[in-house]
Amino acid sequence: MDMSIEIRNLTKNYGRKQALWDVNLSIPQGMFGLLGPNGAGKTTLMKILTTLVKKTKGEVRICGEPLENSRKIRNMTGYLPQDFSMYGNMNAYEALDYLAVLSGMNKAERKVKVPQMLEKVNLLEKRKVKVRAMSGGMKRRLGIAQAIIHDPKVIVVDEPTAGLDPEERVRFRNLLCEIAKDRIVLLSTHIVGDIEATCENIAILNQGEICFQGKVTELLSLVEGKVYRTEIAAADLEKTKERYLVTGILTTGSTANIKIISDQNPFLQEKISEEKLPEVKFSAAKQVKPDVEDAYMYLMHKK
Ligand SMILES: Nc1ncnc2c1ncn2[C@@H]1O[C@H](COP(=O)(O)OP(=O)(O)OP(=O)(O)O)[C@@H](O)[C@H]1O
Repeated sequence: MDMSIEIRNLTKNYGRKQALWDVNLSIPQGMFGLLGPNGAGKTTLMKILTTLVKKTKGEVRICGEPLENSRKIRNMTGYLPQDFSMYGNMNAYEALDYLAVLSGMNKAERKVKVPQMLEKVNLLEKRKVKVRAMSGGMKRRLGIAQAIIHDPKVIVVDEPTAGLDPEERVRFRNLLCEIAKDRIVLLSTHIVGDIEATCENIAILNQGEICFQGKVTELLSLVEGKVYRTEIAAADLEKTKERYLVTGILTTGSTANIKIISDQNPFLQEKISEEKLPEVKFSAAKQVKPDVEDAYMYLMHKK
């Protein structure tokens, strides 16, 4: 069984607005992270994959099946909606049962599947809780139950951790990882931490184009040896930001401890260029290990 999503030369225009431009992506089984700033085209890409939006050009195959066979694609994919407010008056069991009706399940199937799914997402004990009384995390888990009830091979999750507290966020990520053991879970987010913690393979989308695709370790290697930590006078912060990509700032009194990305050691560089540039006094800059946020900022800045 071909467990992958293959996207070739995918372009999407909304009228004159180009939302995706010549996107090529191979998404293997497991958790795949799609990272990008607001407006990059993530939602558009996810909606195309779930047949909610039509592509303009290009070819997409999900587990070997072309997107044009929309009935098959819909059976194969599950989409996690952000909003359950319209089911506020129903409890968890009723809402899931209702959604299962909409996805075409008969009564006998639902009787087995609904409790099974609630159990899987740890909501069985809370089945009588009304949707409107649920926390953000509970609603997301109900969303997952709904997305996997017809046992799809692909689950598409758009910005799932927005509005969750840290504990709920971790719990929800763990649930996604569990689900991804024998499926493709495509997770779109602008929160770098979501990707770092869970996805081995990722792509970065910016202004409708893929600017990186590969393993998290490969992304990190783009900035290996380029990330420095140093101290400057807090008053020099603005000047420094004009000349360096600053990815972290911790100000204590009149001193700022900063993290910067630079192709050369900024300490040496300052010495060499002292005469030409306004002076910023760096204490010795120490090279540090890059994190995903550094690499992401580096790529965005390059663009
Ligand atoms: N129906 C539409 N009509 C016109 N333009 C649209 C439509 N939907 C999206 N766009 C535009 O296409 C671009 C990509 O939007 P999209 O929602 O896919 O981005 P995104 O990465 O999901 O961003 P966000 O995280 O803000 O949702 C944006 O510039 C957006 O304004």
